[in-house]
Amino acid sequence: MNKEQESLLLNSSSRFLIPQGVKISYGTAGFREDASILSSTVYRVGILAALRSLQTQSVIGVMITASHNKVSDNGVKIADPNGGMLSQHWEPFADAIANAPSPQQLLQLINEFVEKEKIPFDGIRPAEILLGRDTRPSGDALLEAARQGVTSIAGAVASDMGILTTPQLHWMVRARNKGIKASEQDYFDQLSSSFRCLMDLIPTERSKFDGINGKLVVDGANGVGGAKLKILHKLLNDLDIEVRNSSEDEGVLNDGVGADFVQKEKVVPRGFGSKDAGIRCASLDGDADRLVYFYVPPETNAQIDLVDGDKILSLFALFIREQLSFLNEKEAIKNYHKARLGIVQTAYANGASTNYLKHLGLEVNFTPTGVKYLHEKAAEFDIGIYFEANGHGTILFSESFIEWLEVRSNELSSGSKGSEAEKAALRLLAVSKLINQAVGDALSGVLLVEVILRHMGWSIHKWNELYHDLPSRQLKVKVADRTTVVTANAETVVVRPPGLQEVINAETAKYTQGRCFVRPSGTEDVVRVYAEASTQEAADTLANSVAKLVDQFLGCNSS
Ligand SMILES: CC(=O)N[C@H]1[C@@H](OP(=O)(O)O)O[C@H](CO)[C@@H](O)[C@@H]1O
Ligand SMILES: [Mg+2]
Repeated sequence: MNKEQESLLLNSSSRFLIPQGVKISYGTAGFREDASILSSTVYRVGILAALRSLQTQSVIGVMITASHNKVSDNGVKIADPNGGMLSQHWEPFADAIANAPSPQQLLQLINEFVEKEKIPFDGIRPAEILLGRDTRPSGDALLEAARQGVTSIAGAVASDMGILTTPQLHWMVRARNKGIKASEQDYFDQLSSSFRCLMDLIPTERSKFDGINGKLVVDGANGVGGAKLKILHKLLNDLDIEVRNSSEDEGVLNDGVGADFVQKEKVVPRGFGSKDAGIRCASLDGDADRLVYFYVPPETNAQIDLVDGDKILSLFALFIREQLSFLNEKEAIKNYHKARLGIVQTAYANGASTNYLKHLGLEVNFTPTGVKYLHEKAAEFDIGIYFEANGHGTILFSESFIEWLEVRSNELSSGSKGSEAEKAALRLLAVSKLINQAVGDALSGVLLVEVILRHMGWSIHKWNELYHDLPSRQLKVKVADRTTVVTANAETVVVRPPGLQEVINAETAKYTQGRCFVRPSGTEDVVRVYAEASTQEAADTLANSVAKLVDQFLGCNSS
């Protein structure tokens, strides 16, 4: 690094001193904290993004959001060249520079890292960073901090993309690096045109959606997703969508609203109630990368029937499987290409969903919690579908399978036009454009659910009947040091402290259909306990007993 660059960095970093006594770490979803202490962190992430852009010679994204956290929090995460999460290999460096106590130590760390990673740091090569933020009031100032971080690396350019959903920014980064049109309007155009294409391919006998089945009411978590969905909706004639709890309304972000609240509490979000009984409803989270559906059963006040990420996954899997079977009928003769379809879940997936998917003959894989793990696994298949129970997920198509599909759909359209196989190929191609290939996206997810329900001719009730969730309970236990819990086998088995897994096994064995695991959270200072059993009472008792065991082993009061 030359002297000019060094003084540029020293100068600008002295304007972003880190708060005393705060240690921050790049967790499951980037850095997240109270917004008031984040400006130095975001500034430094700006530097990190510029270095990543130099190293990969690609456009990198910086998203300022704290998703479903309360409005006074904020956070920052990096989108890598393919639109996915920052390479895990860089996370320790992110931690190190975020916590460097002084500008001099920051400079030293950067110098060491540049050397170790052989980052071409000559001030000549261009670096470009796309910056986006959600609707939080602290977002504007933090975006400026990120911009200053980026521009403290000579030659790096920051482009402010404005207020966006997290998946929109990831989509833009991916599109830019593929050399395709990447504006927000391009995003809306791609989603709306592929949605229309899927609507046009619905079998005519199934296309009648009537009355209550027609309308969808969406809870926008008082965040960015509601406003964006309204824009998207204007491009779609065929959907009857009402958006509530949009950022343009009065309510507070994530306060008694949103996918996280709805999934955890299983009650209606604000603005919903018995008047909505039977109507198909959906909830987005604060940055619109999670989606769950629900309906209000008749004669209840606040309780809902939740249609969670596992059921969205099952619906997608059924649809994709159907299209593959149409394609494969003919393929036995010509150009045979048997697509490998893989499902990826975490241990939090309801056991009934896993059984259901396995009964369909599908390959189900498990990874640790966190989208970066699920995404990585799903990318190993021709078509990989991943979802967390909380509604974060997407469908990935391999490049080679897309190429094969394109060739095949051309052949089919010249040979057997209008055949089921041709339609199936066109549907799969449309799904690959509708569903966000970079990261889980509640907006594209809503559109895909809506079109598949029409394709199947199903109400939300029919969909919910695919299988019945096993009763489950999730608890949090505060412990002295959660890092003393070490797990294996996709977090289903405790390896340390010794003896804990044995007592969990002994407890679980007492319950019919009992399943229970514990793991340290990656986003909160707690150990999470998850239990399933044949009745709600049994699931509750199992979770409580295991929470007590965790407390005994790790010594602190449970909550
Ligand atoms: C049980 C659960 O819902 N865990 C969430 C939560 O992670 P934890 O590591 O469990 O705190 O936040 C993650 C980031 O948003 C999300 O990916 C994950 O699914
Ligand atoms: Mg989110």
